[in-house]
Amino acid sequence: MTTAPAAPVIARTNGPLDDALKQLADAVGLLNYDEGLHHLLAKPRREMAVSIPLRRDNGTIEVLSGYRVQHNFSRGPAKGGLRFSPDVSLDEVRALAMWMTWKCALLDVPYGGAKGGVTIDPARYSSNELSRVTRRYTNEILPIIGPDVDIPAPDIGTDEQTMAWIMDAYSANVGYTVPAVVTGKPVSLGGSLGRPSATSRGVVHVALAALSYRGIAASDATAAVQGFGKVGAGSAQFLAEAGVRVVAVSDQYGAVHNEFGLDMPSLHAYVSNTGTVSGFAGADPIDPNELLTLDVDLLVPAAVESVIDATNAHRIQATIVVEGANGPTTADADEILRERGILVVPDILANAGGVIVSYFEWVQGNQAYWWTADEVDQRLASRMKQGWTSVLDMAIRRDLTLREAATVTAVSRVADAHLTRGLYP
Ligand SMILES: NC(=O)C1=CN([C@@H]2O[C@H](COP(=O)(O)OP(=O)(O)OC[C@H]3O[C@@H](n4cnc5c(N)ncnc54)[C@H](OP(=O)(O)O)[C@@H]3O)[C@@H](O)[C@H]2O)C=CC1
Ligand SMILES: O=C(O)CCC(=O)C(=O)O
Repeated sequence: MTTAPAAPVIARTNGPLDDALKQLADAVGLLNYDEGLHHLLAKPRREMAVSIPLRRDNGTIEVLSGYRVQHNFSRGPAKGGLRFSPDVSLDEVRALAMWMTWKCALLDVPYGGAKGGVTIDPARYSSNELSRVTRRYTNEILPIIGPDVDIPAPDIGTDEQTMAWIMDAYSANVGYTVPAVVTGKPVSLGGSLGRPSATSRGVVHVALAALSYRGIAASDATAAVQGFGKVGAGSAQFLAEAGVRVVAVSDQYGAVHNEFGLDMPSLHAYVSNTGTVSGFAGADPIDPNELLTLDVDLLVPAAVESVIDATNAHRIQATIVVEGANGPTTADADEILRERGILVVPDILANAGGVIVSYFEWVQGNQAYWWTADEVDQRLASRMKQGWTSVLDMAIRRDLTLREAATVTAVSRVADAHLTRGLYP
């Protein structure tokens, strides 16, 4: 495509945005793109930072910060989740938006990438307060979202109720009901069957494919899962249903371990009563950091970014890491895992099930025709397996890591769209 030398690579990384930029720089180098195209792909196309005043139930006023970053829309409307977390920052949202662009391109979902965030710990706020925050945030970002512009979905700390509030606030503003402005909404409002479980089902499809590639039968395999939210809990459950012995899980409050395998129905029942895995009687408590370095076949980080870093990557004992979370492995750690021969199935492939079924939801809504849960699950399985096979084939053919193969494929699709449309600066 171009003949300029490979782009310079950032040597050390500091936070998810640097990790995302390093991954892009590596792909740009492998694709031999010039600096102009590199910068075009590195910069978000549009970002919005907003203040969200909130009157608390007790009458006091707080002002929260909110962001929506649209990294790219060359292949279609921007798409990506909305995160409610006290740790949200603009740079984090930029990284997450860039990963969404690559994820949609890799799985050939006709979207660009976006992400949103609000600096709030949802556990400390009432449902009424969260409704007011969500509606005010929606009103603030209204000019840049819409079913053909940018379509939010759930992420950390948000769920289908949050999506229902966004849809209602957006619809009230434009004067008619617009279900397609969000995905991951309740089925009663036009959501898709299978969306709540889609990300974790997708994680397990590629995890089982990776085990098979490494010659490990699911029934002989052990796994540890970090995070027990929408992605982690489902991943643990579907792994167990596939015959994998899930020996450890964790959440913000702690981690539990049982070398004979956790009893999933009892664990799920315990968590729905208590809100945490901590204290589960069918297991022993362990240090949450220890979960990452357990001697298991499969490690599924499904919580937050940068949990596998240069300080613990040397001690990871898993044969395979399947990134349920976005950005759980820092660039430094990625290099260490590669040197140690640990297979890393990258986030933009491993957790793509969510956006795939979000796309199915959008398609079903646009056609006003809904599929059965089996249809959704089968189409999801087929796309995930196809994604895995094409990434693995390229990695083997070109002697790349799975992350390099996935990122190169995605970046080249986005770059092709730019160049074909004539959007080159
Ligand atoms: N939801 C989706 O469809 C998709 C999500 N993802 C990614 O998956 C990851 C998890 O998202 P999701 O499951 O939706 O979010 P949730 O909010 O549903 O769950 C997050 C989980 O992570 C736990 N957690 C937070 N911090 C830590 C920590 N330091 N150590 C261990 N556990 C921790 C939380 O604990 P606690 O329960 O105690 O709060 C919770 O169990 C994120 O990276 C997200 O971007 C990717 C693709 C799609
Ligand atoms: O379903 C979506 O649109 C996006 C999900 C998401 O935020 C992600 O894949 O990280």
